[in-house]
Amino acid sequence: MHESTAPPTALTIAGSDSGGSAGMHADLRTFFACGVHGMTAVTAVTVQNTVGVTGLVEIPPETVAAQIDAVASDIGVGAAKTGVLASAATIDAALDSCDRHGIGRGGRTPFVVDPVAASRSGEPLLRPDALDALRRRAFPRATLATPNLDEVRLLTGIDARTRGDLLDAAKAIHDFGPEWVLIKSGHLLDDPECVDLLFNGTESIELPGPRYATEHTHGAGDVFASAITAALAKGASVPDAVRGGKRFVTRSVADAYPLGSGVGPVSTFWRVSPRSY
Ligand SMILES: Nc1ncnc2c1ncn2[C@@H]1O[C@H](COP(=O)(O)OP(=O)(O)OP(=O)(O)O)[C@@H](O)[C@H]1O
Ligand SMILES: Cc1ncc(CO)c(N)n1
Repeated sequence: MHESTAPPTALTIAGSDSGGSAGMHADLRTFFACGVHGMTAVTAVTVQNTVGVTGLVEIPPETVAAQIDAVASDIGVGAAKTGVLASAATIDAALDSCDRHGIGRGGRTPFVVDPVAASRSGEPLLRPDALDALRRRAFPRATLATPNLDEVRLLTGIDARTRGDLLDAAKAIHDFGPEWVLIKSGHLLDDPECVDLLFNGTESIELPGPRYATEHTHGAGDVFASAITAALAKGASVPDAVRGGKRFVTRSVADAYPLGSGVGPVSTFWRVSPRSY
Protein backbone atom coordinates (compact mmCIF):
# COMPACT_ATOMS: atom_id res chain seq x y z
CA MET A 1 0.00 0.00 0.00
CA HIS A 2 1.23 3.51 -0.81
CA GLU A 3 1.88 5.58 2.30
CA SER A 4 2.69 9.27 2.48
CA THR A 5 2.47 11.98 5.09
CA ALA A 6 -0.87 13.52 6.06
CA PRO A 7 -1.72 17.00 4.74
CA PRO A 8 -2.34 19.93 7.10
CA THR A 9 -5.69 19.68 8.89
CA ALA A 10 -8.35 22.27 9.77
CA LEU A 11 -11.57 22.04 11.78
CA THR A 12 -14.73 24.08 11.31
CA ILE A 13 -17.20 24.32 14.20
CA ALA A 14 -20.20 25.47 12.19
CA GLY A 15 -23.70 24.89 10.84
CA SER A 16 -24.78 23.24 7.59
CA ASP A 17 -26.49 25.06 4.71
CA SER A 18 -28.79 22.75 2.71
CA GLY A 19 -28.30 25.06 -0.30
CA GLY A 20 -24.57 24.34 -0.24
CA SER A 21 -23.46 27.99 -0.44
CA ALA A 22 -22.44 29.00 3.08
CA GLY A 23 -21.56 27.51 6.46
CA MET A 24 -19.61 24.28 6.73
CA HIS A 25 -20.20 23.52 3.03
CA ALA A 26 -18.30 26.67 2.02
CA ASP A 27 -15.67 25.96 4.67
CA LEU A 28 -14.99 22.41 3.45
CA ARG A 29 -14.76 23.50 -0.20
CA THR A 30 -12.31 26.24 0.77
CA PHE A 31 -10.17 23.86 2.84
CA PHE A 32 -10.09 21.50 -0.18
CA ALA A 33 -9.13 24.28 -2.59
CA CYS A 34 -6.34 25.32 -0.20
CA GLY A 35 -4.94 21.78 0.06
CA VAL A 36 -6.01 21.19 3.65
CA HIS A 37 -7.88 18.18 5.07
CA GLY A 38 -11.16 19.60 6.45
CA MET A 39 -13.05 18.31 9.50
CA THR A 40 -16.37 19.37 11.01
CA ALA A 41 -18.04 19.77 14.38
CA VAL A 42 -21.62 20.45 13.28
CA THR A 43 -23.49 22.84 15.60
CA ALA A 44 -26.79 23.25 13.77
CA VAL A 45 -28.61 22.08 10.67
CA THR A 46 -30.22 24.93 8.75
CA VAL A 47 -33.02 24.63 6.22
CA GLN A 48 -31.74 27.11 3.68
CA ASN A 49 -31.67 27.98 0.01
CA THR A 50 -30.67 31.03 -2.04
CA VAL A 51 -33.76 32.91 -0.84
CA GLY A 52 -33.34 32.51 2.91
CA VAL A 53 -33.30 30.34 6.03
CA THR A 54 -36.61 28.73 7.04
CA GLY A 55 -35.44 26.42 9.83
CA LEU A 56 -32.61 25.74 12.25
CA VAL A 57 -32.21 22.65 14.43
CA GLU A 58 -29.48 22.77 17.05
CA ILE A 59 -27.22 19.77 17.62
CA PRO A 60 -26.97 18.97 21.37
CA PRO A 61 -24.00 20.88 22.86
CA GLU A 62 -22.45 17.67 24.21
CA THR A 63 -22.47 16.23 20.67
CA VAL A 64 -20.69 19.35 19.38
CA ALA A 65 -18.03 18.90 22.06
CA ALA A 66 -17.78 15.16 21.33
CA GLN A 67 -17.10 15.87 17.63
CA ILE A 68 -14.24 18.21 18.57
CA ASP A 69 -12.88 15.69 21.10
CA ALA A 70 -13.06 12.88 18.52
CA VAL A 71 -11.07 14.62 15.80
CA ALA A 72 -8.63 16.43 18.09
CA SER A 73 -7.69 13.30 20.05
CA ASP A 74 -7.17 11.10 16.96
CA ILE A 75 -6.40 13.19 13.87
CA GLY A 76 -5.11 16.44 15.37
CA VAL A 77 -6.23 19.96 14.49
CA GLY A 78 -3.78 22.26 12.68
CA ALA A 79 -6.11 25.26 12.97
CA ALA A 80 -9.79 25.73 13.84
CA LYS A 81 -12.54 28.19 13.00
CA THR A 82 -16.10 28.84 14.10
CA GLY A 83 -19.20 29.67 12.08
CA VAL A 84 -22.75 29.44 13.47
CA LEU A 85 -22.43 28.66 17.19
CA ALA A 86 -26.21 28.76 17.80
CA SER A 87 -26.44 29.23 21.60
CA ALA A 88 -24.57 30.05 24.80
CA ALA A 89 -24.69 26.36 25.80
CA THR A 90 -23.01 25.35 22.51
CA ILE A 91 -20.36 28.04 22.89
CA ASP A 92 -19.58 26.87 26.43
CA ALA A 93 -19.38 23.20 25.39
CA ALA A 94 -17.28 23.94 22.29
CA LEU A 95 -14.88 26.21 24.17
CA ASP A 96 -14.51 23.66 27.00
CA SER A 97 -13.47 21.12 24.38
CA CYS A 98 -11.14 23.59 22.62
CA ASP A 99 -9.51 24.28 26.00
CA ARG A 100 -8.98 20.55 26.55
CA HIS A 101 -7.13 20.27 23.23
CA GLY A 102 -5.08 23.47 23.24
CA ILE A 103 -7.17 25.15 20.53
CA GLY A 104 -6.94 28.94 20.85
CA ARG A 105 -4.83 31.48 22.71
CA GLY A 106 -2.73 29.86 25.38
CA GLY A 107 -2.72 26.62 23.38
CA ARG A 108 -0.81 25.52 20.27
CA THR A 109 -3.60 25.65 17.71
CA PRO A 110 -4.63 28.90 15.97
CA PHE A 111 -8.33 29.64 16.43
CA VAL A 112 -10.39 31.91 14.15
CA VAL A 113 -13.69 33.10 15.66
CA ASP A 114 -16.13 34.22 12.96
CA PRO A 115 -19.05 35.50 15.06
CA VAL A 116 -21.79 34.64 12.55
CA ALA A 117 -25.02 36.15 13.89
CA ALA A 118 -27.45 36.25 10.97
CA SER A 119 -27.91 34.97 7.43
CA ARG A 120 -27.36 37.30 4.51
CA SER A 121 -31.14 37.66 4.23
CA GLY A 122 -31.38 38.66 7.90
CA GLU A 123 -32.67 35.53 9.65
CA PRO A 124 -30.98 35.07 13.08
CA LEU A 125 -28.49 32.18 13.33
CA LEU A 126 -27.55 32.88 16.95
CA ARG A 127 -29.74 33.04 20.07
CA PRO A 128 -29.56 36.41 21.85
CA ASP A 129 -27.94 34.74 24.91
CA ALA A 130 -25.02 33.69 22.69
CA LEU A 131 -23.77 37.26 22.14
CA ASP A 132 -22.58 37.46 25.72
CA ALA A 133 -21.03 33.99 25.50
CA LEU A 134 -19.13 35.06 22.36
CA ARG A 135 -17.75 38.06 24.25
CA ARG A 136 -17.05 36.13 27.46
CA ARG A 137 -15.76 32.77 26.17
CA ALA A 138 -14.91 32.83 22.47
CA PHE A 139 -13.19 36.17 21.83
CA PRO A 140 -10.66 35.90 24.69
CA ARG A 141 -9.48 32.57 23.18
CA ALA A 142 -9.39 33.79 19.57
CA THR A 143 -6.18 34.15 17.63
CA LEU A 144 -8.31 36.18 15.20
CA ALA A 145 -11.91 37.47 15.34
CA THR A 146 -13.56 38.26 11.99
CA PRO A 147 -16.82 40.22 12.44
CA ASN A 148 -18.71 41.93 9.63
CA LEU A 149 -20.20 45.36 10.31
CA ASP A 150 -23.63 44.02 11.39
CA GLU A 151 -21.90 41.79 13.94
CA VAL A 152 -19.82 44.77 15.16
CA ARG A 153 -23.08 46.68 15.72
CA LEU A 154 -24.68 43.78 17.65
CA LEU A 155 -21.60 43.12 19.77
CA THR A 156 -20.44 46.69 20.50
CA GLY A 157 -23.22 49.11 19.50
CA ILE A 158 -20.80 50.83 17.07
CA ASP A 159 -22.50 51.72 13.80
CA ALA A 160 -19.58 51.86 11.31
CA ARG A 161 -20.62 53.52 8.06
CA THR A 162 -17.37 54.59 6.44
CA ARG A 163 -13.82 53.25 6.06
CA GLY A 164 -12.75 55.80 8.68
CA ASP A 165 -14.98 54.08 11.29
CA LEU A 166 -13.29 50.67 10.95
CA LEU A 167 -10.46 51.34 13.42
CA ASP A 168 -12.91 52.27 16.19
CA ALA A 169 -14.81 49.05 15.44
CA ALA A 170 -11.57 47.03 15.54
CA LYS A 171 -10.53 48.58 18.86
CA ALA A 172 -13.91 47.83 20.46
CA ILE A 173 -13.78 44.15 19.38
CA HIS A 174 -10.11 43.91 20.41
CA ASP A 175 -11.14 44.97 23.94
CA PHE A 176 -13.00 41.61 24.22
CA GLY A 177 -9.63 39.83 24.11
CA PRO A 178 -8.77 38.37 20.68
CA GLU A 179 -5.12 38.65 19.64
CA TRP A 180 -6.06 40.03 16.19
CA VAL A 181 -9.28 41.51 14.79
CA LEU A 182 -10.28 41.61 11.12
CA ILE A 183 -13.12 44.01 10.31
CA LYS A 184 -14.73 43.09 6.98
CA SER A 185 -15.95 45.92 4.79
CA GLY A 186 -18.32 44.12 2.42
CA HIS A 187 -21.32 45.92 3.94
CA LEU A 188 -19.93 49.44 3.23
CA LEU A 189 -22.00 49.52 0.08
CA ASP A 190 -21.24 53.18 -0.73
CA ASP A 191 -17.48 52.51 -0.79
CA PRO A 192 -16.08 51.95 -4.32
CA GLU A 193 -13.57 49.42 -2.90
CA CYS A 194 -13.59 46.64 -0.29
CA VAL A 195 -10.78 47.61 2.08
CA ASP A 196 -10.78 45.42 5.22
CA LEU A 197 -8.82 46.26 8.39
CA LEU A 198 -6.60 43.98 10.48
CA PHE A 199 -5.62 45.15 13.99
CA ASN A 200 -3.76 43.68 16.98
CA GLY A 201 -3.95 46.48 19.51
CA THR A 202 -0.93 48.38 18.18
CA GLU A 203 -0.50 47.57 14.49
CA SER A 204 -3.26 48.15 11.92
CA ILE A 205 -2.96 46.77 8.41
CA GLU A 206 -5.25 47.77 5.54
CA LEU A 207 -6.22 45.02 3.10
CA PRO A 208 -7.15 46.67 -0.16
CA GLY A 209 -9.40 44.98 -2.69
CA PRO A 210 -11.75 45.85 -5.53
CA ARG A 211 -15.53 45.90 -5.06
CA TYR A 212 -17.25 43.84 -7.76
CA ALA A 213 -20.76 44.69 -8.92
CA THR A 214 -22.30 41.34 -8.06
CA GLU A 215 -25.19 40.52 -5.76
CA HIS A 216 -23.95 36.90 -5.47
CA THR A 217 -21.84 37.11 -2.32
CA HIS A 218 -23.47 34.38 -0.22
CA GLY A 219 -20.78 32.68 1.87
CA ALA A 220 -18.11 35.37 1.31
CA GLY A 221 -17.41 35.72 5.03
CA ASP A 222 -17.20 31.94 5.55
CA VAL A 223 -14.83 31.52 2.60
CA PHE A 224 -12.60 34.35 3.86
CA ALA A 225 -12.36 32.92 7.40
CA SER A 226 -11.72 29.38 6.13
CA ALA A 227 -9.02 30.45 3.67
CA ILE A 228 -7.32 32.22 6.58
CA THR A 229 -7.72 29.13 8.77
CA ALA A 230 -6.22 26.92 6.03
CA ALA A 231 -3.18 29.20 5.78
CA LEU A 232 -2.77 29.18 9.58
CA ALA A 233 -2.92 25.35 9.48
CA LYS A 234 0.01 25.49 7.04
CA GLY A 235 1.98 27.62 9.51
CA ALA A 236 1.50 31.16 8.12
CA SER A 237 1.58 34.19 10.42
CA VAL A 238 -1.76 35.94 11.00
CA PRO A 239 -0.98 38.92 8.68
CA ASP A 240 0.22 36.57 5.89
CA ALA A 241 -2.77 34.26 6.35
CA VAL A 242 -5.18 37.21 6.18
CA ARG A 243 -3.48 38.67 3.07
CA GLY A 244 -3.71 35.24 1.39
CA GLY A 245 -7.33 34.85 2.53
CA LYS A 246 -8.19 38.26 1.09
CA ARG A 247 -6.73 37.24 -2.31
CA PHE A 248 -8.71 33.96 -2.15
CA VAL A 249 -12.05 35.59 -1.27
CA THR A 250 -11.60 38.41 -3.80
CA ARG A 251 -11.11 35.85 -6.60
CA SER A 252 -14.07 33.89 -5.24
CA VAL A 253 -16.30 36.99 -5.44
CA ALA A 254 -14.99 37.74 -8.95
CA ASP A 255 -16.13 34.25 -10.05
CA ALA A 256 -19.42 34.26 -8.04
CA TYR A 257 -22.27 32.56 -9.86
CA PRO A 258 -26.05 32.79 -9.95
CA LEU A 259 -27.99 29.95 -8.35
CA GLY A 260 -31.71 29.46 -7.65
CA SER A 261 -33.89 32.56 -7.59
CA GLY A 262 -32.06 34.46 -4.84
CA VAL A 263 -28.48 35.26 -3.89
CA GLY A 264 -25.86 32.96 -5.41
CA PRO A 265 -22.58 31.93 -3.76
CA VAL A 266 -19.05 33.15 -4.20
CA SER A 267 -17.07 30.53 -6.12
CA THR A 268 -14.51 28.42 -4.31
CA PHE A 269 -13.79 26.66 -7.64
CA TRP A 270 -11.67 29.40 -9.18
CA ARG A 271 -8.37 27.75 -8.33
CA VAL A 272 -9.53 24.28 -9.42
CA SER A 273 -11.46 25.21 -12.58
CA PRO A 274 -11.87 28.95 -13.08
CA ARG A 275 -15.07 30.02 -14.85
CA SER A 276 -15.78 26.48 -16.05
CA TYR A 277 -19.57 26.73 -15.65
N1 LIG B 1 -18.89 42.96 -3.86
C1 LIG B 1 -17.68 42.58 -3.38
N2 LIG B 1 -16.59 42.64 -4.18
C2 LIG B 1 -15.37 42.26 -3.70
N3 LIG B 1 -15.16 41.83 -2.45
C3 LIG B 1 -16.23 41.75 -1.61
C4 LIG B 1 -17.54 42.11 -2.03
N4 LIG B 1 -18.41 41.92 -0.98
C5 LIG B 1 -17.65 41.46 0.03
N5 LIG B 1 -16.34 41.37 -0.33
C6 LIG B 1 -15.22 40.92 0.49
O1 LIG B 1 -15.56 39.62 0.96
C7 LIG B 1 -15.08 39.44 2.27
C8 LIG B 1 -16.29 39.12 3.19
O2 LIG B 1 -16.85 40.36 3.55
P1 LIG B 1 -18.30 40.65 4.10
O3 LIG B 1 -18.23 41.96 4.80
O4 LIG B 1 -19.29 40.52 3.00
O5 LIG B 1 -18.46 39.45 5.13
P2 LIG B 1 -19.75 38.73 5.64
O6 LIG B 1 -20.89 39.70 5.77
O7 LIG B 1 -19.37 37.96 6.84
O8 LIG B 1 -20.06 37.75 4.44
P3 LIG B 1 -21.43 36.95 4.11
O9 LIG B 1 -21.86 37.49 2.78
O10 LIG B 1 -20.97 35.54 4.03
O11 LIG B 1 -22.39 37.21 5.22
C9 LIG B 1 -14.34 40.75 2.63
O12 LIG B 1 -12.98 40.65 2.28
C10 LIG B 1 -15.03 41.76 1.75
O13 LIG B 1 -14.20 42.89 1.54
C1 LIG C 1 -25.11 27.59 8.13
C2 LIG C 1 -24.74 28.99 7.78
N1 LIG C 1 -23.57 29.47 8.24
C3 LIG C 1 -23.20 30.75 7.95
C4 LIG C 1 -24.02 31.55 7.17
C5 LIG C 1 -23.60 32.98 6.85
O1 LIG C 1 -22.97 33.06 5.65
C6 LIG C 1 -25.22 30.98 6.67
N2 LIG C 1 -26.05 31.71 5.89
N3 LIG C 1 -25.55 29.72 7.00
